[in-house]
Amino acid sequence: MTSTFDVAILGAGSAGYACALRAAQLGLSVALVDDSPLGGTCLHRGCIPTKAWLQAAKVRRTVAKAGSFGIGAELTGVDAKGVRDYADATVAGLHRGLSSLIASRGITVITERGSLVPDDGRGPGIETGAIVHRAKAVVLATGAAPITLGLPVDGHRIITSEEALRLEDLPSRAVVLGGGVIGVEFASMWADLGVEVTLVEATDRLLPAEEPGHSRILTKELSRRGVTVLLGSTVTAAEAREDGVAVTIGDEEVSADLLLVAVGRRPVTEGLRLEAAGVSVSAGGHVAVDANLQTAARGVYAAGDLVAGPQLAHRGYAHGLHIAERVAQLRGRPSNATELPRDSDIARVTYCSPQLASVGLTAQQAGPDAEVVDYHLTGNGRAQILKGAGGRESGVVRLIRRPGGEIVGVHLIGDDVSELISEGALLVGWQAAPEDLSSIVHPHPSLSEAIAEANWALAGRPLHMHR
Ligand SMILES: Cc1cc2nc3c(=O)[nH]c(=O)nc-3n(C[C@H](O)[C@H](O)[C@H](O)COP(=O)(O)OP(=O)(O)OC[C@H]3O[C@@H](n4cnc5c(N)ncnc54)[C@H](O)[C@@H]3O)c2cc1C
Ligand SMILES: NC(=O)c1ccc[n+]([C@@H]2O[C@H](COP(=O)([O-])OP(=O)(O)OC[C@H]3O[C@@H](n4cnc5c(N)ncnc54)[C@H](O)[C@@H]3O)[C@@H](O)[C@H]2O)c1
Repeated sequence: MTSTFDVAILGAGSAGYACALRAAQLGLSVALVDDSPLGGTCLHRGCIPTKAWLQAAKVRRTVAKAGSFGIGAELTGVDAKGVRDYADATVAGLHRGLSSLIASRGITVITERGSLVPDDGRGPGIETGAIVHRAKAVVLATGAAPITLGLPVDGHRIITSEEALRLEDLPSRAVVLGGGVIGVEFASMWADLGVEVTLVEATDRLLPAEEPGHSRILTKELSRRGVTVLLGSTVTAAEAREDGVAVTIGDEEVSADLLLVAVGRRPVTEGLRLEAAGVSVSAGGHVAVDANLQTAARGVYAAGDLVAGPQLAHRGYAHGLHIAERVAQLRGRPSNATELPRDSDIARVTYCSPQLASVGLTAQQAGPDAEVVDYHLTGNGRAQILKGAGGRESGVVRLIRRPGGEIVGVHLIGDDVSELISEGALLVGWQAAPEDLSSIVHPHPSLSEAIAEANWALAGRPLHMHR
């Protein structure tokens, strides 16, 4: 049996559902195929539940230092099941909202596993069971899954982030393998919830994509909260036992309650039958696309984590919107396709404590002639208020401009700096010069003033800064 649509989308995560919503808004008929709940990794196993757990960890950290604000409070423990329930309720509410939005746009949701079928003259299609859903455009958005390096992941003692979010009891001791975004977020969260954490990273610093100085501050802050950070190290073996896991790190064997493996995520392409449909895949397993996310097979597009580049939900949204608008244009609908952002112009945030947020080039990428300013949050009134009496402030705002030219990089570390980075994305995305921002007044006292201060310094007229 065959059904026909303008657009058929395989995968209802950030990239797939954003594409579906925009395509339907532009008057196209849309099929959205996924065998799991709408929303994909970000909503159910990624961004949202991890940030709920991190918020719970922040509450505990804040209560622990309530005395420094003059408030009496007693910590009596962590109810991991309670934290999980709070995270689940947050996810469930957002899932209800998303499902009703998708239904209200008239999108046909097909809850099945699917694979690609080649164009037979009526357009490419997605096969689910005995049905082929043909379309003028097929969008592949099947996301990514954890890399396990051949370690014996059993979901109990040796786990990935998926199981880590389902824990009902916190471990006393945990080893986290990988000092990238997932590893650092879990290490920070668990440390704040009272877990003894060893964090193992192969390179010479945590979060290797960020400014080296910010990696150093993060390492110091995590160490101060009891995390053992092992750089230039790896786990060569792990054996699950009844009462824990034996983890081999170099010449040492470390005992823990569990090992979290967080060494990256690989694109999910198995079972999609890409080759038969003429879709090329790179050596790294990503689907190869052109500048408009079109694959080697006519009418077949790819979006989100399937496409090489930063694996971020908001990048997936941008891909989905671009494809929907391109397809609508090609189908003669009036639509201005939103420009696809350069990967380097997409802001990224690591929600550990302290948070790291950045957009654009690092100082090293910007080259030796770039002008760089670091503004320390010790000078920011709001940051001082947030830390409480006697607390240490180690946050920094780094702005980078081409010699006498536009701002090309914004790199932040500190509490709550995630909320500042969109201003950085505007500056970098609009290729603004410091002089363009100098007359824009930032409210006082706010963390955002730190961007204004760094910017004034970059424009050669520092205010609350020795320069
Ligand atoms: C622990 C964790 C925390 C994260 N936190 C953040 C964050 O804070 N901010 C951020 O920007 N990003 C975060 N990410 C990354 C973010 O989740 C991903 O970049 C995003 O989900 C990618 O969207 P996608 O649509 O490409 O794929 P996904 O969201 O993975 O969606 C793919 C969908 O395809 C479906 N699918 C796969 N194969 C088939 C098939 N054959 N048939 C039918 N359906 C299929 C899957 O069921 C899934 O629903 C996090 C990821 C993890 C793992
Ligand atoms: N806040 C966010 O936006 C957020 C949160 C979580 C995940 N994500 C996305 O999910 C993706 C996957 O996250 P991730 O942390 O698994 O991957 P990652 O690529 O961010 O980090 C993996 C880390 O593991 C290290 N590593 C690799 N092999 C190793 C080995 N054998 N031994 C020791 N260390 C090793 C790498 O050097 C790297 O630092 C990321 O690309 C990220 O974009 C985003």
